[in-house]
Amino acid sequence: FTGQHHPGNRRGRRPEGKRPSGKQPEDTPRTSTQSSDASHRTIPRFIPPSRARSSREAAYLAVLAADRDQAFIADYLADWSLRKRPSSSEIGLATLVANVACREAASLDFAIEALAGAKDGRGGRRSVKLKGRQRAVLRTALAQYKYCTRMPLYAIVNHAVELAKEYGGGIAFASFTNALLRKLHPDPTSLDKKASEADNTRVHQGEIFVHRGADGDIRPLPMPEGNSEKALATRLSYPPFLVKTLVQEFGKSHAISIMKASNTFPPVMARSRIPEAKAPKLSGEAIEDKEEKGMGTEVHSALDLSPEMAASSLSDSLKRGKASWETVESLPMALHAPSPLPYTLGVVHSDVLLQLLTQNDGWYITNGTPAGLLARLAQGAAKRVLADSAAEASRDPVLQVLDVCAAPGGKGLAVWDILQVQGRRVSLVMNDVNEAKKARIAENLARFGLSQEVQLTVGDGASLSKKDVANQTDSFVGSVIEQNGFDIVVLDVPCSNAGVLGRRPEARWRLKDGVFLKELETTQFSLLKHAEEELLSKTNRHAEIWYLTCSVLWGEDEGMIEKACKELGLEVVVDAENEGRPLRMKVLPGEGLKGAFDGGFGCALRRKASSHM
Ligand SMILES: C[S@@+](CC[C@H](N)C(=O)[O-])C[C@H]1O[C@@H](n2cnc3c(N)ncnc32)[C@H](O)[C@@H]1O
Repeated sequence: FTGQHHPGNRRGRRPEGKRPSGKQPEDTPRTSTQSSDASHRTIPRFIPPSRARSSREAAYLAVLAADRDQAFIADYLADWSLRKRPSSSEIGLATLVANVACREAASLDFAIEALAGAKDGRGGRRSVKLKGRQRAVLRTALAQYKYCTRMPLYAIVNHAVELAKEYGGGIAFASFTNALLRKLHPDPTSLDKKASEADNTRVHQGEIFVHRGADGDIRPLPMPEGNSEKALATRLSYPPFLVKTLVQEFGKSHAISIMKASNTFPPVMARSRIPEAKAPKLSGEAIEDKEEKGMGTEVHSALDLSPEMAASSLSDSLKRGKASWETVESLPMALHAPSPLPYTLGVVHSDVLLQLLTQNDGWYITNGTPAGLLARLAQGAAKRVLADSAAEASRDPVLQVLDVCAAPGGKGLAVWDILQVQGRRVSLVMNDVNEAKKARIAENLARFGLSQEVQLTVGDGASLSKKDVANQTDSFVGSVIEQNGFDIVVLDVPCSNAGVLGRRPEARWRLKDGVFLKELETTQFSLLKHAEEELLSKTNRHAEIWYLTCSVLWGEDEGMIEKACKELGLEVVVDAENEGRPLRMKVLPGEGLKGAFDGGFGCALRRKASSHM
């Protein structure tokens, strides 16, 4: 097997907004006459989700598509579930396996090397050379072994061997796969029980065992120990550049907490526009019945929890699996939202409930951190932003709001709801650079019954003019905007996603050096510059830009704000109603409810008072 591979080596970037292109020029469509084990057979570059015949094959193909930078795992699996209509536990299984195989690529590769145990002839270890599609077979199998402990080893091996034959190059690689995976101990769960009975600990779940024969010498594969950046990059599975950046910015101990938290899959949340709305009640039995007793719950518990937590609280998580809904009452500490959210936000623990809610127009799937950041920025905003205009104009002023990077619409919808309760009329325009994404926003507006209220535009936020907006909106709104610009410009900018790595397993591998970050920062700054120069109202000196990221990195967050203040004549808004605190908040992954919130950053900016003189 040739061509050594490190996670991220070949990963480039897919430009924002560009959907996977499907077949690439070098695609060779497979025909029924082609032998499935012919090692010379060319594997199509993009294999469509409809090809997957099982959830594990879907997981494998999603990992492959992400590795080849053709699709995000979530998009690929969403496409698969639309086409194939799998059951909720099949979706859960595919999601778990694909996420882990992608996220833990570096530590799984280390395990593959150790299991292969290839010697270099001088007493050292030779690295195994595998093609990307071969490595994906092994990573997918090891992900199942680590987290799907009720799945028998023989089933994992058989399936991996099938994939190896079909996609990995044929018989030779299939034999290699079989031999390598057979070195695993067949039943780590029984060892778990013995270990926990013996010394009252559960150390083994989530680790990979080697079966060393009849002498009883069975132990986990060793992982690099210690907290050197190199060891952390392998053990916690991050690109060395990202480890270094996090350690520089947060110090080692915080960086480790962030990396561990980002190795969990944050719980899915949903929100309803109605305060204190009640999600449909499901009994634990109903969930178990529908989610195929055992399997669904196990997958669910693993999705909810980090490997460490999963290891220590399996029985607890089984109980949690039965609680289908949990209203979120407390937001992460950094947010201190002074009043309750004007809508219901909750954690969805059950796939059955999730399906019910996604079919229900009143509910929207979201995550908690942006909702909290926005609640904080928007608290008292109408009063702040309309401070003078309200006094000057006899008419009831309308708050003109533009969401520049709006698709699929979560933050724009939250902004609408939060501002609505402040007793002002709001006119909201939601824009995105990507024409295709306009339909997604429209769909989400329809779910919330807001199709008539909110206007949609398409344009590049770094060059969109007020006239462009006016041309795409109704004539009344258009003329006001063309004349005055916007009172609030929301900039939820494209970013590295360094705060949501648990949700976006492929995002970390795009941060293998500083090049991508620099490009993002350039885009972010040009969006800020254009918002200040063109979109933000020049007649309202209290007009604000709300800058948001899903990142925790300084250059995209505080550093960007510093630059905007220095070069664009902006300043951070202070919240007079909240002890004059600057409206600039950061949430780190793992800080929130049950250690599960995503990371993110939000800041309100306005023109410096002196610039109005
Ligand atoms: C972080 S996502 C926005 C998420 C959205 N605000 C929400 O809460 O659902 C970034 C969005 O910005 C859009 N985008 C990227 N570059 C843009 C640009 N130059 N102008 C406008 N939109 C842009 C992308 O298409 C993507 O939908």
